Amino acid sequence: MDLIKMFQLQKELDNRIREEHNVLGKNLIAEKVLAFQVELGELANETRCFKYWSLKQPSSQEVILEEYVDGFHFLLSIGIDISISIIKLNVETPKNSSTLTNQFATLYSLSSQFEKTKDESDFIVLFQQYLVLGKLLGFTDNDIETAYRGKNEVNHQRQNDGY
Ligand SMILES: O=c1ccn([C@H]2C[C@H](O)[C@@H](COP(=O)(O)O)O2)c(=O)[nH]1
Repeated sequence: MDLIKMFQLQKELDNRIREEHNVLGKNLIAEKVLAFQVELGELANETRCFKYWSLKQPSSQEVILEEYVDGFHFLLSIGIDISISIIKLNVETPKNSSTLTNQFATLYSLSSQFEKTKDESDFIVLFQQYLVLGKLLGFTDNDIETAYRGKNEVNHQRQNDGY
């Protein structure tokens, strides 16, 4: 996964959104962490991993991947705002045999922890555990990068259309 390129694309999108929505220079970490948590809920809903009361099948991998990369946008965006050094993120995804439900719970907890401290080290753990979630969902680095780029373009188009 070319994280350098993805951070660059995210920066271009974020700068554009900040300018067009008059929030240049505003601290948006709280909004972005909440947006990440909302995306996490949407993603969990599409997987239906916690719906022990239902027989309905999860959404397609395509739909699940699209939700996953929405969350990825907000994580990259937060990383930019705290000036994360990419070199510290570009490590092997840790091995994990967690269930999907446990991994979602871990990510809610880690994102709340990061929101409190705004520490680089807390962000790195959160980012790595989001990569673990991607693996648990069955996505390759290539799947994630391709879908991220596609959704980044959609987000630009939405701004063109006055979203
Ligand atoms: O500063 C921002 C704000 C939003 N988004 C992107 C991330 C998601 O892909 C999408 C979420 O938009 P909604 O569909 O939730 O409105 O917007 C950014 O990349 N940067």
